[in-house]
Amino acid sequence: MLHCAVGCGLTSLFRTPGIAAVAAMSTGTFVQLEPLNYRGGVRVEPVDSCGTEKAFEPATGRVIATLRCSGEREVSLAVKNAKAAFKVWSKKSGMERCEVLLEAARMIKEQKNAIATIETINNGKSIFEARLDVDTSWQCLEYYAGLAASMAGEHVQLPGGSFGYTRREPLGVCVGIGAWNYPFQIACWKSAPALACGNAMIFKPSPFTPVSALLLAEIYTKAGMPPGLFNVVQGGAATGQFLCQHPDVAKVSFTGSVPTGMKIMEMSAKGIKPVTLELGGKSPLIIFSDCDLKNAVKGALLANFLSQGQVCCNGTRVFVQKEIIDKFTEEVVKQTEKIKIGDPLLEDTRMGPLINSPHLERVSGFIKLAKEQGATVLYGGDVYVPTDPKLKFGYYMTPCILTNCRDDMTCVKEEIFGPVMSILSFETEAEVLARANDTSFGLAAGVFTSDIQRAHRVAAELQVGTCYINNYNVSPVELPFGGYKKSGFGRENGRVTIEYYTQLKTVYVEMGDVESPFES
Ligand SMILES: NC(=O)C1=CN([C@@H]2O[C@H](COP(=O)(O)OP(=O)(O)OC[C@H]3O[C@@H](n4cnc5c(N)ncnc54)[C@H](O)[C@@H]3O)[C@@H](O)[C@H]2O)C=CC1
Repeated sequence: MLHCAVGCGLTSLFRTPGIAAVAAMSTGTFVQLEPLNYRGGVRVEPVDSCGTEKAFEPATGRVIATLRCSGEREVSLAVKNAKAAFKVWSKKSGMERCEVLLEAARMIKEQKNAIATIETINNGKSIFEARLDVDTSWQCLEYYAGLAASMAGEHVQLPGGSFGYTRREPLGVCVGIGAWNYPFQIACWKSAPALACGNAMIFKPSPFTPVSALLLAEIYTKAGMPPGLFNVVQGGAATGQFLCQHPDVAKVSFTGSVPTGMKIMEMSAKGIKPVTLELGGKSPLIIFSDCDLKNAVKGALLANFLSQGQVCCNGTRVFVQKEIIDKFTEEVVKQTEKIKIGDPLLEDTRMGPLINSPHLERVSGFIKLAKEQGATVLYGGDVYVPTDPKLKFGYYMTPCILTNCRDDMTCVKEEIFGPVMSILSFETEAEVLARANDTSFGLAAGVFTSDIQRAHRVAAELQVGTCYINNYNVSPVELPFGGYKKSGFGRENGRVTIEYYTQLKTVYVEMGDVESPFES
């Protein structure tokens, strides 16, 4: 249940307002009062802690929750609970797990507006987008519910009537560590396949966005999962380390930055634990002169400005063929000017605030440096103060379009993770491919062209985990998602993810006598 305060004073608190009341909340009214850890099927305060973190409402700059970062004992308790639940859950058939996951998906659908509202309040993305995130979340649960029952091994006939078979078995207690840009969706994308495969999970959200994972935990319990199967521990790096280093954790699935991903991998290596790393990117979007310009412009906006540009797979290096660069740029600016920035809970807002004040400063710093290095700010890039007084301390900026960019500029090389599009000119396919691949990242790429052969040729040459042809940033759960190069490895979504949450056991069955060189 959601417990929150409406208004600023204690007198106006009301507990358990219900789905409809939460969905009807306005910006500046939510305060998180209940414990933010979830263990054994209930919300709990951690038994020990290693500091506190404040979570904000980016739209107003208000503190909405102060969380106690879970210490080593709390992490161990969560693991203990998860192990106990794993014993029960891993014995269930795929159809039984399917049923529970489908019920959870149904509840997410039913509570879509309330979940999206909380997500918008804590993350800052527009309610319009938050609802889409909730859709891909329940779809993910439904997808893996469907696969749960079809997980099976192989039967192999051997000489003399003997045979072997393989069993696809769960790993045990898996850890999910999430970033702040898609808090609810990341929790679902990690937990749905893990749980469908028969594992238990402990999820640690980013300390910036601690709230919505609890809604998922409560839904899972109500849908019928054993208490302890899905736990939430809150905290930052130290809590994350306790989780990764715990000897009873079988796997870590991480979404976040490259530097943290390296640390996760190091820690996991010491325990020989498999990891899935969903890391950052600096993806190219290639627009050929024979494209449908209108679609290409829409694609460029989708590739840069969803979630205030705080999207790992954003196509921020927009390569445009010389013949159409002027027309394209003019049209992109025209459409960008129309993006409505402001209160993210309003229906017509399409761009809310960035996640927090240091991040706003960081993104502004990239724009300043781009100018110093010779780029031209064609549009936006300024801190924005909405007229509504309650939004005065929010972290808004206008979406930014940079031109006159070169490949060696910082804005073109580094992940900014904000609404900043760099437009670059190119002449030939070979040239643009070389430039697009000249990066240590490899998360995604896009190509707009009407030439079907070129589209597939280019897609084959791009060193990326996902390539969009004539669209961008669409993520159907049926398709695997993940990176090449420093953008990580392992996949989320799609059938293949089953392999990342299971292990294969081979069973040999002897049907004759044992033949041995040691006995005559
Ligand atoms: N490939 C993908 O699917 C996605 C990648 N990202 C990437 O995430 C980054 C932004 O997210 P942030 O939260 O700022 O990343 P981050 O790397 O700072 O933090 C990610 C998570 O790791 C935890 N963490 C930090 N240090 C840790 C440590 N030493 N041990 C264990 N856990 C630790 C954080 O508390 C947080 O929960 C961007 O680089 C972005 O590209 C974001 C979303 C999707």
